[in-house]
Amino acid sequence: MILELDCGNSFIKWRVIHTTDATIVGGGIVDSDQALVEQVAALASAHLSGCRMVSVRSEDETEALCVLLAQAFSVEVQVAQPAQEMSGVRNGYEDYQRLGMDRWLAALGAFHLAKGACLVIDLGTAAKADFVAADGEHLGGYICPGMPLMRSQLRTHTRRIRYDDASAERALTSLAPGRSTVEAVERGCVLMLQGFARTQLEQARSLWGDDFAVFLTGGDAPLVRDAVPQARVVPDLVFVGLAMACPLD
Ligand SMILES: Nc1ncnc2c1ncn2[C@@H]1O[C@H](COP(=O)(O)OP(=O)(O)O)[C@@H](O)[C@H]1O
Ligand SMILES: CC(C)(COP(=O)(O)O)[C@@H](O)C(=O)NCCC(=O)O
Ligand SMILES: [K+]
Repeated sequence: MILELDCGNSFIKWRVIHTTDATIVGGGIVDSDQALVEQVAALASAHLSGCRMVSVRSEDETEALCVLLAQAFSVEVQVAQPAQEMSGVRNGYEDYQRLGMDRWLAALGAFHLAKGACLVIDLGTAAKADFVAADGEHLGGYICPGMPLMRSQLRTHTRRIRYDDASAERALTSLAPGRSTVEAVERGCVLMLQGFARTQLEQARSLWGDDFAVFLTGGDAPLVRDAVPQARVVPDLVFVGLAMACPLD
């Protein structure tokens, strides 16, 4: 069995797959290295033969997690590295090493699945969009604050926007104009995300007409799926690219 890790800025997504046929044994989302080790140990500790990871965290944090995993599970961790070209996709950044590895792997995964032009919308801590043309050229993309950042900026820089997580969740049962602070903020931020997604779609249409695939991923993908009904929701898109960048067998 192989442990796969996607270390974002807010959460670590993990899953364990069988080495032979890539079927999923289990997985989860955690907010600390310690919680990760506990959850994985509860599932599979004795059986891990390898581990691959993508991280957008600092070198130090990434290295510390690799050491922890090596100690806990006696596995060597393969960390995905930037590339100028891979699996038919050419990195579109002026400096290819600066492109976020989660974006790069999602682009690889999307192009592999679409076998043609594709738009990737990834809604995590940040909202990201990336464009890959039919010939595999990555054209670049966009980065904006995601739902957690928009929310926390409003809370941090205003004096009268304060509410708890439970009321935030309740507020999202509808997107009608808010009649309380929590509704106004939560619904307003969701509409911003939906506007982001729709604008990326327009951009893709002006580049490629109707001849492209749209992929939606990231923890907040469910918040915009109704706004972009043509999108394929692929929660594990980064893992698709990770398997391509770090083959293990
Ligand atoms: N089980 C979950 N635990 C935590 N956050 C979740 C969960 N499911 C969905 N989310 C949403 O996902 C967002 C984080 O998305 P994610 O793609 O994991 O971000 P990042 O990769 O930047 O850490 C959170 O803001 C939250 O709204
Ligand atoms: C844009 C990001 C911060 C997104 O991180 P996430 O929302 O997945 O936690 C990450 O992809 C990153 O650090 N990128 C480097 C900058 C760039 O892609 O240009
Ligand atoms: K991410």
